[in-house]
Amino acid sequence: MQQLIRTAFVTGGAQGLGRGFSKALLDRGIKVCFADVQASVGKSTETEFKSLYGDDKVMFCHCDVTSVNNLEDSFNAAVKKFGHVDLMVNNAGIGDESKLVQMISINLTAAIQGSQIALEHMRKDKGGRGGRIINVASTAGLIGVYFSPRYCASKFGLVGYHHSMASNPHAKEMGLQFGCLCPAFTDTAIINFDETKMDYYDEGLKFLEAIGINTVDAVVDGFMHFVDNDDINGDIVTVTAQRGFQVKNKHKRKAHL
Ligand SMILES: NC(=O)c1ccc[n+]([C@@H]2O[C@H](COP(=O)([O-])OP(=O)(O)OC[C@H]3O[C@@H](n4cnc5c(N)ncnc54)[C@H](O)[C@@H]3O)[C@@H](O)[C@H]2O)c1
Ligand SMILES: CCCCC/C=C\C=C\[C@H](O)C/C=C\C/C=C\CCCC(=O)O
Repeated sequence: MQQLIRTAFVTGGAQGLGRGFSKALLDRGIKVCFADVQASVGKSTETEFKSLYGDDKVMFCHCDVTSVNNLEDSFNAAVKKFGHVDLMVNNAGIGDESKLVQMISINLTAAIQGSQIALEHMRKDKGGRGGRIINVASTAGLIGVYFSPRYCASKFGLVGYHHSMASNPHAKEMGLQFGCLCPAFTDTAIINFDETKMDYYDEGLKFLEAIGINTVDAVVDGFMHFVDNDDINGDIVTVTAQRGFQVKNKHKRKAHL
């Protein structure tokens, strides 16, 4: 029987998907610490959540995930307030193709660092009580997209990290499970593209119009797969406007590739 999830830490939770995940978790009675680089948006989300769920259920940390010290301090603040973190959600991300170094640093490096911080805290073999680590990648981490190659590279990297961690035969004794969420275009601020943020902007826009846009609620439904099911290790959840959410897991298949 899988351990109950009582507390969560969500990066990039001030708005968009991270806010949606945090609210869905709070609706389930799970306490949430969310971290974000946007101080005022984060504060106002915190005020709203506190009025809905109570002061003891939620906290906001102003945090730039590209600073590992900042990320560690925020995670430790959540541990201090809640006693433990059972669910780590590395969600903070950007999609601006003109910011290569920042993009890799936020979308890939910080998600790996966040996973490592959570892993050290959660691992049962070192006195922790286990937990789940969910990385938010993208369908652009599963198929190449020529108008956003740097973004794709960051998300392919994250999917590779997820597969590697989920395939660790020692994960079970550490009480850890790894999940990866891969939504296609979703109705948040990140898809407010302009010519400076994407190669072949017109073609990118046409592609987006052709495949459609997920609602945040549809992606939150896909995300909750990782909370509602016992055995999620290695699962990749895709969410597309045409097909809704689907669960894939090459680690649970008999064939290796
Ligand atoms: N919306 C989509 O189409 C879509 C599709 C697939 C995957 N995703 C991924 O979902 C995640 C959330 O994006 P979103 O769609 O909600 O966009 P969003 O822009 O609404 O939210 C991203 C959040 O991350 C925060 N953030 C950015 N840099 C940060 C940093 N250095 N430190 C801390 N916080 C930081 C932002 O302030 C913001 O609150 C991202 O990883 C994104 O790549 C989005
Ligand atoms: C790929 C362009 C990304 C630009 C960066 C900004 C926003 C990010 C949005 C999403 O993460 C990208 C989502 C999907 C793009 C890729 C492929 C979708 C294919 C879906 C399908 O097969 O139906």
